[in-house]
Amino acid sequence: ECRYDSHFGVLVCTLNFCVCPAPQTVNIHNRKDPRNLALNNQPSSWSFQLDGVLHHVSQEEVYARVGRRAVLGALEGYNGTVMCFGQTGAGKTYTMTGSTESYKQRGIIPRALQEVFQQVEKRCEYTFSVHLSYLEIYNETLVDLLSSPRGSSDPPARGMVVMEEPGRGVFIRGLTLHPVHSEGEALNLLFEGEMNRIIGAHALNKNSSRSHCIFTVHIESRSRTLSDAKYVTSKLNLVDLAGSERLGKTGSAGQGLKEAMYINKSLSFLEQAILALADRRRDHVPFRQTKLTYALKDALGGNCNTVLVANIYGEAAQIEETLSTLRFGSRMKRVQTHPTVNEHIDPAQIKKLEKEVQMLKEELSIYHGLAVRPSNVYEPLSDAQVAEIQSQVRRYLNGTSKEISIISIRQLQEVFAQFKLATNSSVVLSFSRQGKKQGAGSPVTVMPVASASRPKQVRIQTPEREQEAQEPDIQSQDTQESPPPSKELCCFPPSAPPPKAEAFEAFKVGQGGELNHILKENKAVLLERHARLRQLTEEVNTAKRKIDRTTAAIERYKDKRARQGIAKGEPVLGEPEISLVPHLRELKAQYRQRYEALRSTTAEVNYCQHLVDQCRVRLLNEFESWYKETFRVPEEVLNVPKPEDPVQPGIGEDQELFERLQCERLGDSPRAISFYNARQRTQKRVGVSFSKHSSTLASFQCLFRAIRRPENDPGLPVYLLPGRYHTIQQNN
Ligand SMILES: Nc1ncnc2c1ncn2[C@@H]1O[C@H](COP(=O)(O)OP(=O)(O)OP(=O)(O)O)[C@@H](O)[C@H]1O
Repeated sequence: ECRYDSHFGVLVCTLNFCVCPAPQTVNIHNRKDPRNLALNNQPSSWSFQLDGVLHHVSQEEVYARVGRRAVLGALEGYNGTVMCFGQTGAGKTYTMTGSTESYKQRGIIPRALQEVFQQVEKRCEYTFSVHLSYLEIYNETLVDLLSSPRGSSDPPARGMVVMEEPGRGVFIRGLTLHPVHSEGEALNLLFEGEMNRIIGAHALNKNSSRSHCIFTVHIESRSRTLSDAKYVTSKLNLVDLAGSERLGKTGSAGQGLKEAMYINKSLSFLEQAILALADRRRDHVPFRQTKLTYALKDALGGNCNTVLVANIYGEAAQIEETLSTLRFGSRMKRVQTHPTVNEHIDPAQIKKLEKEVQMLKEELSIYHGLAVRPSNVYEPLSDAQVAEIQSQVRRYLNGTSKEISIISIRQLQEVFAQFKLATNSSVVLSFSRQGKKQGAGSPVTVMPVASASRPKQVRIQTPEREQEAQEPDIQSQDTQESPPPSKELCCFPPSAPPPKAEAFEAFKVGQGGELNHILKENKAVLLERHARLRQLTEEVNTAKRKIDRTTAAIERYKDKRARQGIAKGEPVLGEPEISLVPHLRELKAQYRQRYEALRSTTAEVNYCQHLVDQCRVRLLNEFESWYKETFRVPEEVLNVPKPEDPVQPGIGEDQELFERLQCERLGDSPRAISFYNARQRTQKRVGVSFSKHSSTLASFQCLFRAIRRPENDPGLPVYLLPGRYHTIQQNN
């Protein structure tokens, strides 16, 4: 069980700290310059008490001390927020996302996703639905990092608004929520969002986040055992704030300067809101001054477990910023939050349950009515009754009767038994009609036992036992209770069942025919989409090469003109360049259009692959049950077909083999597979390796370098370009 403090947890995360601090205290001592003899009454020592100091600790420990409680709370219905705050370059993104290059150095978000899905697997008494969203606040604009189609030149969807509703709290209208069912899917989305983040370089950090980012895991859980009218929801916000920066130190200019001003302004509003929250006498908290504080309103002063990580530098040169971060942390510790479980009642479910109760009451009253005829209802069925049920089932199956009258559970069980026998006998008959040899050459026949009293037992006999089978079943005539079917009679000896490969072939044309047909159709569609994908890839690459050639031609003209010198009054672009510009525009439009088609075909391929996989697994599972049922093979001789069995049909075995090898390679840490798979998929899409933000401009540049290879070098096909086309155009 989780217990939550109602005040903020504030931990400090140190980077380059040289003095080892006490477990919960950060002591800072500023050595006075002995050469400066002027009288200086400024304090030179400070001490800050926080909830913990994370100094020289692994990412795993950071997650355990900062993130785990919030994640476990979220699974129980408490909102949770983990937020990194601090000076630019102090390690906020490293703490929150970590390195995408190394599984060991992954940060709080990937670890939280892993924990969520591990817990979902463990807590089988609940059903969970998990959705993800990724919000960026850039220069006071809300951006959905997971909504803009990749490769589209359109700016991401705008018009999102921070809203507040009673009972729902604060939410972002227009922000897309993506359902996820596994850690792998969630990591794919995380990496995709990371690729869309805006970053820039300055003196203190070459990959500086220029925006605030809120990655949210929305969880809904319902009990499987208790009433499903009640359910709990929670939001887990994982916040990577942009770093505060002194413009003098970072040397930001132009766009970077504008971004820094927005960042500093929103962080100062955040501090104001915290000051107001920490002061009990204040009854107004200015949450709405900026989108950041409004979006985090619940996390800051409402229904939420919140942990702040204050990231600090340990260098003397950064002492002012370090002090300011620690002061902010100390203030934050005084803020009270009120975490409660977000429990909801589903009115539609209540109606449904009321209906169910009504039906059950009616059913019960029927049982009460029937209870006055006890001998008929509760005694084992007589032969005559069994024969009557058998005949009713037969009439029902051949269509001469539309209903079977049932007045007791025993009758109901007998009806089901009759159906089962009817189904089994037809399946086995159809199988043996195909003339397949069974086991060690003994033909299998299916014989209904010639017993008046228990004609329902279908027995599968070897020839030696045929005679015996035709004799009346004396024992069953004598007793009312049906004896358990003798093992010898109704099971094959372990060696007798037909080989699975043969049985599977028969199953595919018989019982599993429809499913097999669907599988074949799905595979055909998949192959067709693969072919289209290859063609589109070729077209996209051709379009890109043409763009590169035209751009290069324009550049050459420009250079030439620059070398010749432009006379005053002469236009900057010459005639040839002017004619090439609309051509280039047209090529880019073509490129985008092909690219869009490529993107949607990729999605279709993934989807079709998923269908094929699902279908294949279903076919094998159904075959397995059918085989077990039909031949009554004892469990110990069952040789369950594995995905790697030769009967496994399908496409993409190479990929599966590759993934298996990868599993083996990662044997010591099997959970790493989802992480590397998601990374591999994202890398595959962009065609390059990516570091920290995955989406850094460096990645774009690498990508473009990959695209701009010489024409005679076939290279790798370029499948996808990341998020913001305008960024790409800048580089172009
Ligand atoms: N604990 C750490 N161990 C190793 N490297 C670290 C650690 N913390 C940060 N770094 C490295 O320091 C650099 C800056 O870190 P990071 O980008 O996370 O800072 P930030 O606070 O997010 O900066 P900004 O606010 O500018 O985005 C990165 O190269 C990162 O990998």
